[in-house]
Amino acid sequence: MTLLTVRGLGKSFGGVKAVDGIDFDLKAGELLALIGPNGAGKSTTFNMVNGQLKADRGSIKMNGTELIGLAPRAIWRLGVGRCFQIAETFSSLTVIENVQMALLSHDNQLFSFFKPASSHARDKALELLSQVGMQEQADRPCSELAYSDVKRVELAIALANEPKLLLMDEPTAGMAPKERNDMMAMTKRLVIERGIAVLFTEHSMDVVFAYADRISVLARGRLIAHGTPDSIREDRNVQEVYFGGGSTFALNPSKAVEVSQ
Ligand SMILES: Nc1ncnc2c1ncn2[C@@H]1O[C@H](COP(=O)(O)OP(=O)(O)OP(=O)(O)O)[C@@H](O)[C@H]1O
Repeated sequence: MTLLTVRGLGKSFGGVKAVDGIDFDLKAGELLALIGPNGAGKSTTFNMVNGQLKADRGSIKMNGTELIGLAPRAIWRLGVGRCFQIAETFSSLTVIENVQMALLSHDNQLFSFFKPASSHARDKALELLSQVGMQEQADRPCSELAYSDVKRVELAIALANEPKLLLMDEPTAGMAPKERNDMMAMTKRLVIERGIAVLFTEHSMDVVFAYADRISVLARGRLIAHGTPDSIREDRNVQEVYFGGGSTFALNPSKAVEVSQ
């Protein structure tokens, strides 16, 4: 089932066409990677989907509802989630308190001052933490966690809103290869189990080719290729953009975990 339909999407900054009329679709239960060299228009595309930037032209439909013109919070309410970094102010809270805060917000009770977050939905928070492999660290302050574990908690927080579509901006940046594989294998499992769609940007090509179901390649604001990892690896236009032609991406021998449907 097609969840997100993007057509003729465009955004300029002054004379720069950051995104220049792109089309793509995203189905439920699918991981779509948006890749491209620096300045290709990936962040601009992301920010238009979540409403932080207003498109100049085109259409972004989620289950038939036009998102362009809606406020970020309205788009979030429609089920478009994003992994945000845990803010400094929340890092002193425990892992589970952070997830409980997110559940409170989802249930519209953030301003219910008489109900502390610690009493809210502990079971549900624990369940989310177990899905990202963090239940045993539930009562530790986030400030004590390893970097890759913080990323897992951020994912649990994003899941608290029960997103239909999750946007992940370089989910494995700053991680070692093993952690990168663990993070993406877990994401893939969540996509399959929950039937959510994930749109992600990523500079680590090993991650992209190992885990994306499909890949869209941007260059200077235009979509130059779209397809399966194998077809993108062999695509002449993509090779030209990344290597100036005559070379291709290495096959990835380090994929640690197979996730099957
Ligand atoms: N707020 C802005 N004001 C002016 N120009 C911008 C703005 N945001 C992006 N741009 C320009 O739009 C183009 C696309 O930028 P964007 O950040 O979307 O690319 P990107 O693919 O995400 O790059 P990177 O991989 O480096 O993050 C670039 O030329 C950039 O300089």
